[in-house]
This record gives sequence, structure tokens and C-alpha cells, in this order.
Amino acid sequence: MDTIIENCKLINKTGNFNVGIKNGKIAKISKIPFEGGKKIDIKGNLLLPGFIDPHVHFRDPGLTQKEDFKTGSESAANGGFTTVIDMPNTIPKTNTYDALKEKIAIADEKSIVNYELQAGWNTLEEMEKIISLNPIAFKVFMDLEDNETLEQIFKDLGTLKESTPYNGLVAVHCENKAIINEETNKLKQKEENIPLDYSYARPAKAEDESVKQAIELARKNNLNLHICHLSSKKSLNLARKNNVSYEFTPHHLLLDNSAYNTYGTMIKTNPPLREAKYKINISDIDENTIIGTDHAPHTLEDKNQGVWSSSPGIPALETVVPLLLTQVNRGNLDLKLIPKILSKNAAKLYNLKNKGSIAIGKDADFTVIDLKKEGKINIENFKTKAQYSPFDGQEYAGEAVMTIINGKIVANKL
Ligand SMILES: NC(=O)N[C@@H](CC(=O)O)C(=O)O
Ligand SMILES: [Zn+2]
Ligand SMILES: [Zn+2]
Repeated sequence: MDTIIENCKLINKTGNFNVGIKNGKIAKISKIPFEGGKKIDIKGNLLLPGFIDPHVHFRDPGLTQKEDFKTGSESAANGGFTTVIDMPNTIPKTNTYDALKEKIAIADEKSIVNYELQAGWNTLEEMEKIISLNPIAFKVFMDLEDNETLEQIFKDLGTLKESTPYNGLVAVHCENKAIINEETNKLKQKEENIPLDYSYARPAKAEDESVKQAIELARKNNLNLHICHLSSKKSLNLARKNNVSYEFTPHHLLLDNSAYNTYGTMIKTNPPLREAKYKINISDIDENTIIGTDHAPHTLEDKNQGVWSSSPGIPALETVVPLLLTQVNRGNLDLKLIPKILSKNAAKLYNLKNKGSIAIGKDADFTVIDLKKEGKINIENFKTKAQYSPFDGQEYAGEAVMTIINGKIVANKL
């Protein structure tokens, strides 16, 4: 053994366990103590499979004043995450072979957590080249494209699936561009706009229409659809009915659009926070849910440019775990769902075969949880460059106290 993690509680099991690690893999799980290796005593806390965030924006290259792969990955580790999936809307976009190659070099050099990269869509010819670098999926921002372009993108992705080893997984930002434009233009007629207007400029029906369209296009082209940051209840019902996977962010679960009156453009995000009656809630989390934080850091300056010009996005890697564990402590969320929604389900969707559970032979990636640890969220302790959060100052119960990757501690608050 290289390392032995001692005094571990495991979910659904009684008693304390010891977990042996050899060459970065789980080699032994036993109640009976054993010797031979460096010891990590986690003091009776809960050992969970390393958390996976399938939706982060690390802004590297091109936007590193907002975040870079070093600070982003440190933020992930500090928040309890061992693996992240980064989005392609950097500068340049990660939609060419060269740009993906460049990002892999950056991430290899700077990341302290495991990472996977999504690629942006491009011509079929370019996407064929991109596939040789194994992006984990293609991402389509449906809010930025018109219908004709979307038809073509999905058709090309279908062809790509036939002609290359591409697995056919397409992750989508679902909001309908035409509806957004129409509603935004209406609201701009008002004499003065307030942050709350943003919620109505991109209404739930824009998301619902887009989800419907994405499901149709994916079916037509034999693609495997995954819906990012799903926020509308109706969209959720559509996804469930059609057996399509989806992610929830912590802010869409926990805040409604009345928060715009408190936090202003700080909580501007896409899709926007919704009216209480249309939104998803903690009670919508089930066995199949995936939490994707949509960690979308910006500078304070970028966040303070008025209703229409402020950058949309909220950093979330360092708040999501205490926020969800607080819901567990309040009895609103079953503890047994935590390893599923934060690790297992994303590992399955993205085919991360060695991740998502604690078993012999799996990668030695762990998140250690102290369910009773209380505190107040404090952005001053964040590793992200983004210095804002609507949850700053909020009391929590339950925290990730240690993050272990390949058997090595990358963050420690024990
Ligand atoms: N969610 C956001 O409001 N912003 C994201 C983009 C995105 O995920 O749509 C960003 O990159 O800042
Ligand atoms: Zn998005
Ligand atoms: Zn995003």
C-alpha cells in the first residue's frame, strides 16, 4: 500500500473502515486495520467518491482576468471536487483542433484536479480533427444560434458520430434565441430597467421551447442529449418524459427571481433565476439528478455594467457542497443522494469508468464530508478569482473537509 485512509465512515454501512491505496487506485477496503503505507486519519468522517462537476468555466485561455486553470482547479479542490468538465467558451473558442490542443497543454500544466474538456461545434471537417483529441462531448449554446444553424449543427454531429469514434454526446444550453430577442426588445421599451427585468427577458418558455427543439434534433440525428443548467419545471418534465439527462445548478435550486431585488446584477445568469411558480426546487432532486455548478466567474467590473451589459454567471464551486449538505441537515434532501448527484451520475453519463464510486480498482479520488461542521460562507476564503456570491455570509451545516486525488490530499480543512 502507498497510503491508508483510516477511520472512514462509508455511506449505507455501519462501523469504521480503512481504505488502502496503491498506485493511485483503491486496493483494499477493510474494517480490520492493516499496515504498510502513509496514513491519513479522517477521524470518523464520511468518505465519498470524489465529486465531479460536469460544468465549469475556467476561462483559460483568453479570459484569465476572470479565472484560470490554476485558480479554477484550486477552487474546485477547495470546494470538494476531484474532477471538472470545462466549457469551450474561452478565447479562442475550443472549437478547433489547435485550440483544444492548446487548452489541453494549459490544463495539464496548471490543473490540480482531474479535468475533461468539451469542444465547441464547427465545420464537420474541423470536428473530425477535434475528435482525435478526445473531447468528452460537444457543447452547443442554443441561445446563440438560429434554427437553421441548429439544424445543421445537429446534422453534422450525427454524421460525425457515424464516421468517427465520437460517442454522440451533446451538451446543450437550452434557451430559444428568437424568444429571448423578442422579450428583451419589449422590455427595453420601458423607461428604466431593473435587474429583475432580466428574468422576464429570458422567460421559462424560451427554455421550454429550446428543450423541446433539442430533444427533437437529438432524436432525429441519433445523438445522446444532455441538458445543462435546467431551470424550468416544465423543461424538467419534458426531459424526464423523454429520458434525457440534465443538470441543476445550486442557484437555480435555491434562489428565485425575487433575489434580483436583493443582489442586482451580481446574480445575473443564464438561464436567469425564475419566478417561484416556474422553477425547479430541492424536492425535484432524485436518483438521476446531476448537479453541475455552472461555475461562471467574472470580475466585479464585468458584473456591474447594468442590466443588459453585465456579464452573466455565478461562481459556485466553493458554495455548492455546504449549501446541499445544509439541505440534508434540514431534512430536505436524502444524504444517500449526495454521492449520486455529485459523483456517480456524472461519471456514468460521461463514461468516466474509474470514477463515481468507492470500490477496488477505482481511482483513489475522494471527498471527505463532515456533516456536522457549521460555519458561514465567506468569499474571502475562496480560491476562485471571482469575488462575489449571493450566498456570502449564509450559515451552513455540513462541509467538505478534505479532497483527495489519486491518493494525495489536495485540500485539507480537517
Ligand atoms: N451561465 C452563464 O450565465 N454564463 C456562462 C455561459 C453559460 O453557461 O451559458 C459564462 O460562461 O459566463
Ligand atoms: Zn449555459
Ligand atoms: Zn455554463
